[in-house]
Amino acid sequence: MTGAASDQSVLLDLKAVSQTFHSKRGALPAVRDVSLSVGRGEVLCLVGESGCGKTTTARMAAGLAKPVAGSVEFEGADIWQLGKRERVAYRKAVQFIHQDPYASLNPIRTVYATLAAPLRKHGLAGSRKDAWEQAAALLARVEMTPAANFLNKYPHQLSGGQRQRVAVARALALGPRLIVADEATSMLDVSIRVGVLRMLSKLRQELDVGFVFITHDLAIARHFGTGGRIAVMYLGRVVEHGRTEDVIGDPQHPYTKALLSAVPDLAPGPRRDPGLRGVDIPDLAALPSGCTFHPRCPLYVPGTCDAVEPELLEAAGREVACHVVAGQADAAPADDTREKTGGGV
Ligand SMILES: Nc1ncnc2c1ncn2[C@@H]1O[C@H](COP(=O)(O)OP(=O)(O)OP(=O)(O)O)[C@@H](O)[C@H]1O
Repeated sequence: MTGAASDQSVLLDLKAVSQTFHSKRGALPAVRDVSLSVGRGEVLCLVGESGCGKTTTARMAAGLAKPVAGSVEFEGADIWQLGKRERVAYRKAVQFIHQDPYASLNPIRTVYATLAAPLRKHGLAGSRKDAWEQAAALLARVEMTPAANFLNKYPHQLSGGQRQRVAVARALALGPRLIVADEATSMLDVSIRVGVLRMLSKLRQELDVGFVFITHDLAIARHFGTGGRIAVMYLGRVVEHGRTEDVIGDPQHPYTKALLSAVPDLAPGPRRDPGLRGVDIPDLAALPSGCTFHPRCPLYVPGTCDAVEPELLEAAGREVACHVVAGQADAAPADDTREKTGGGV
């Protein structure tokens, strides 16, 4: 089953979670009925265009927001039903890394103070000397050596890449079993991004930490998610979910295909027009009927795709939410259904 965390012991289990925000425009169903899991040491990448619900899902996965429906389990326990002591243990076990390290680090705390705070708070460091040595060891983990050069520095004295490494070191301080990283490298320059990604991949292997890794960049998902799984989100739902190699190498959902066609590195050869019928992403406050991708979909079958919302079903060794791919509707000849052609995602 591709929807579950294979044979590894399950760390995180999102069970049919939904999140709805309320705005002047009405209810915004940002995430609907998403079920995903992550095993020990496993990586799950969440990808999709801006606004598809990645961050909202990540925040629920990390216990930062409560779903309006469904449940979030960590190591078999519903995280919103935990007693005080279990909640402290959960907080240590699951760490969140933000997109913007500058905003997430306290500007008036040195690197040492930033790293010592969680160690002290959870009774993991007694003396200052002990805290200093542990902070230095954490910096070594994120390849910031010699540590003495950094421990007394403030965030504004570090580069963007160094700041994100400190944020990662802080996330590691309490020995997490799951890290939820939300666009953790998207604000870094390309050359620095590669180094931070490599460091995160190494940590994942060395420490056996599970990752929920959010990125809008499929090339990054392919790199970081090697050996793991990818879930592609569209308008709050998962539309394709399977092994990274399968989803990137042989995408099935027309939306995944369109996303990939926009990344030259992942779609070698002449650039192919994904044949989308429309370029605009529908408004969450007024979702299209049936499959929410149908107004843009090149495989659109009138009467089916605009009437019934497809479920995530097993197809070609992964899960896909598409009537046509799942064999429940025949694709109409493309020209019959197109209102307009071309356009990327
Ligand atoms: N607190 C909020 N109040 C109202 N709407 C929200 C709130 N948070 C998110 N949304 C809306 O929910 C939808 C999903 O947002 P989310 O941030 O999860 O998407 P995303 O895929 O992470 O996008 P991005 O990459 O741009 O952050 C968007 O339409 C967003 O505007």
